[in-house]
Amino acid sequence: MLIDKFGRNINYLRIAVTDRCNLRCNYCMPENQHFVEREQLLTYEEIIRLVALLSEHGISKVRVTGGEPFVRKDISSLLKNLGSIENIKQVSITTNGVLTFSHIADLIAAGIKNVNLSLDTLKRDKFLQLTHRGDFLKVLNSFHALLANDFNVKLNMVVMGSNINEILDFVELTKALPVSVRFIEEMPFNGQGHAYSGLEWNYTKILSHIETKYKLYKEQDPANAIAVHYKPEGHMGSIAVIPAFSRTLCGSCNRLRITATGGVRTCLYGNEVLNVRDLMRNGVDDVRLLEEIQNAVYNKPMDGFTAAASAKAKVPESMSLIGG
Ligand SMILES: Nc1nc2c(ncn2[C@@H]2O[C@H](COP(=O)(O)OP(=O)(O)OP(=O)(O)O)[C@@H](O)[C@H]2O)c(=O)[nH]1
Ligand SMILES: C[S@@+](CC[C@H](N)C(=O)[O-])C[C@H]1O[C@@H](n2cnc3c(N)ncnc32)[C@H](O)[C@@H]1O
Ligand code: SF4
Ligand code: SF4
Repeated sequence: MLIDKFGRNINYLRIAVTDRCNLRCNYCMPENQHFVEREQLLTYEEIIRLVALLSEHGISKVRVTGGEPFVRKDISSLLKNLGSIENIKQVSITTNGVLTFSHIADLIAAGIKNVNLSLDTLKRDKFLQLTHRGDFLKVLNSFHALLANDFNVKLNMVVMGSNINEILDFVELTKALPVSVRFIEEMPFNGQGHAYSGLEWNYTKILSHIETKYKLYKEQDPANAIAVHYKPEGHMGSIAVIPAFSRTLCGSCNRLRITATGGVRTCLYGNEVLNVRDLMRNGVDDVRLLEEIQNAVYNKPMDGFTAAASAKAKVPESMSLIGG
């Protein structure tokens, strides 16, 4: 088992498979983002070795993220191999939707049912402003194709100054579509080289705003959720808010992160505490590899504030290497 010193059972692994991306979301990465060399990325063999090992010690859910997972070559083979690891009960993916449409058959073949799609606006011109790319229609296409193929789709919308006037439109989307829209507090991982300007809309403000138009019923939150879930009255879908910056749900955190370059992060807000790529490339055996990871997990910070306080001062990183 992977247990930390506060007794939290870590069973959810998030793996960033690349730091590269075909969008440039304002809150995540600048236009001139520097990407790591291909050789620095974990190979698929290394990823499979890690997941297979950790699956024997409590990891049962894996999320593939990035950067944009679908820009990495032959991602379908990785997804399929992850899905066939015996103790992995769920493989999920977080994607920006630009290339997802053409991979739907691969997702089905890999047994993936849960797709989280990031979309911060329902307007084509605004999409261009927010992402610096004009792929809005491709994302919409992917969204509808995923729903048509019965995927469980969650839409991730990062709430920032420029899209607050669309919060209610996103709630409206849940009226006739079986989708969960999640409103996310913006976090300081923008890779912009300037400090984070601060959170304007926290989860309570987002909820109060939604309640000006919709009657919300509290839904039961799944175990270890980092979101608070609600059902708007009469809607087919549901909504949730993710207090990603307020960090109110750390007490039940079950997450472990591996960055695209093999860094182990036991909290999103903390530093890399171990590098498993380097260990593996130096010939570590599974027993020692597991011990190192267990030790890192044991010392997982109590919450995102403790983690941030002890993290080295640095220019805000881009979320793309960490995977969100
Ligand atoms: N503070 C904080 N934010 C997180 C954590 N996990 C995910 N997020 C943020 O929540 C947003 C949605 O993340 P996703 O990649 O869709 O993953 P998820 O919320 O774990 O997805 P589910 O498994 O469907 O619940 C992103 O902005 C993440 O950065 C976490 O452990 N702590
Ligand atoms: C880093 S992205 C990687 C996967 C994929 N490229 C995508 O956008 O879905 C994972 C999630 O992190 C979120 N994210 C990125 N930067 C963020 C920030 N500064 N604050 C809050 N969420 C952020 C994105 O909106 C996305 O939902
Ligand atoms: S949030 Fe996702 S889509 Fe946007 S720049 Fe970051 S990695 Fe790319
Ligand atoms: S901030 Fe850190 S401890 Fe809190 S939920 Fe996120 S990863 Fe877990």
